[in-house]
Amino acid sequence: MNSFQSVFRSDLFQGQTIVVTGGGSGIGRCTAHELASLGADLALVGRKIEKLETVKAEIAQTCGVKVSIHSCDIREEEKVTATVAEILAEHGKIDHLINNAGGQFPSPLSSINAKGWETVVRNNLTGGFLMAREVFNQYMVKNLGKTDMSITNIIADMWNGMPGMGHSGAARAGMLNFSETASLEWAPVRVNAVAPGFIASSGMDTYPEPMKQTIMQLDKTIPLQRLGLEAEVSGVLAFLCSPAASFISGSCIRVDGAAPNARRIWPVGTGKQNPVFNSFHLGGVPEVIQRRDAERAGKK
Ligand SMILES: CCCCCCCCC/C=C/C(=O)SCCNC(=O)CCNC(=O)[C@H](O)C(C)(C)COP(=O)(O)OP(=O)(O)OC[C@H]1O[C@@H](n2cnc3c(N)ncnc32)[C@H](O)[C@@H]1OP(=O)(O)O
Ligand SMILES: NC(=O)C1=CN([C@@H]2O[C@H](COP(=O)(O)OP(=O)(O)OC[C@H]3O[C@@H](n4cnc5c(N)ncnc54)[C@H](OP(=O)(O)O)[C@@H]3O)[C@@H](O)[C@H]2O)C=CC1
Repeated sequence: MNSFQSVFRSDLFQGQTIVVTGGGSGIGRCTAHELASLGADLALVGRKIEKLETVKAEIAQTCGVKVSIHSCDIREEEKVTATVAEILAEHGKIDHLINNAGGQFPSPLSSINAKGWETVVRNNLTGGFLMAREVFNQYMVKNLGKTDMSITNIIADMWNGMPGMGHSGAARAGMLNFSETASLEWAPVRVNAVAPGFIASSGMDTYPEPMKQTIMQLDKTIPLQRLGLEAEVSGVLAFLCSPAASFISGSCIRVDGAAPNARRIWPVGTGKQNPVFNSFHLGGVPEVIQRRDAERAGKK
């Protein structure tokens, strides 16, 4: 990568420090490149330090901003507290937090045990809360009104439920409500959520190949007829940190090509009886999508 071609002004975040969790891959990596190209100093947080080192080296080749990297599991309260203190010791300030780290394993609800449920809820709800609380308590609350500060929480486009993602969907719904309450309690810090739909990110590589192939074929069910790009999420994240969003707080911006507007109807049923699970595990196209495509073809 020679440089990131952002649509924003190249000095937009000059002199600002932005924390990006999950900055070592996918949407977080892309966001780190975009923000660095706009002059931001960065603190990248993730569990695997090698991934963060790679992104830091990539950015060093393209621009001269300061990048610090921090190995931290956002689910560990003491570690989060220490990491935010470490970031402040290195940068002296945190203008914006992008709570992007997260993920889950796909499973029917009936097969998730308490440990698995808690693992995913801690990853997608508790961890983001801990990061936000520490950034707010250790820095933002002491600097209210001096400068525009924001927290953006990545959730997911799982409105009305999503088979195989029940634990994650519950956590993301919680994160949305947390964002709404924090926008009240922590104003004038702006707190928003961003809900990506199906994004062809490197995160998809963590899924088994047949499931990945099935997800790639979902483009036909999305009104814009394609999956989203990492840069289409990072652009919105940059916008929310910018003065152009200075009156936006307590909101959720969907980045999903209008997928929920297509009123996708999931097949009901538990476990392997549900065609969604069959298709995701075996690599076929869900029946419901075949039916819709056939109906559409019939109308043409
Ligand atoms: C269908 C529709 C799809 C549709 C799919 C479409 C999705 C689109 C929207 C979302 C897209 C994305 O998020 S893309 C980003 C995707 N990236 C990721 O998900 C990567 C991040 N995921 C992870 O890091 C991990 O998988 C994570 C879930 C956090 C667990 O990591 P940990 O190392 O902390 O935990 P582990 O030690 O592995 O596991 C802890 C416990 O969790 C449970 N557990 C963990 N993995 C498990 C598994 N594969 N199957 C069952 N249970 C599991 C067990 O109880 C484990 O305990 P034991 O039994 O004792 O071991
Ligand atoms: N791609 C998509 O279609 C969608 C993605 N999302 C969400 O967007 C975010 C980014 O996903 P994406 O880029 O696609 O996938 P990735 O898997 O590439 O990104 C997730 C990042 O989060 C980090 N991470 C995960 N768990 C922890 C943890 N406990 N502590 C610290 N860091 C952690 C991972 O790094 P490491 O392993 O080093 O910790 C990784 O860099 C995630 O929250 C994802 O769920 C939401 C909707 C759709």
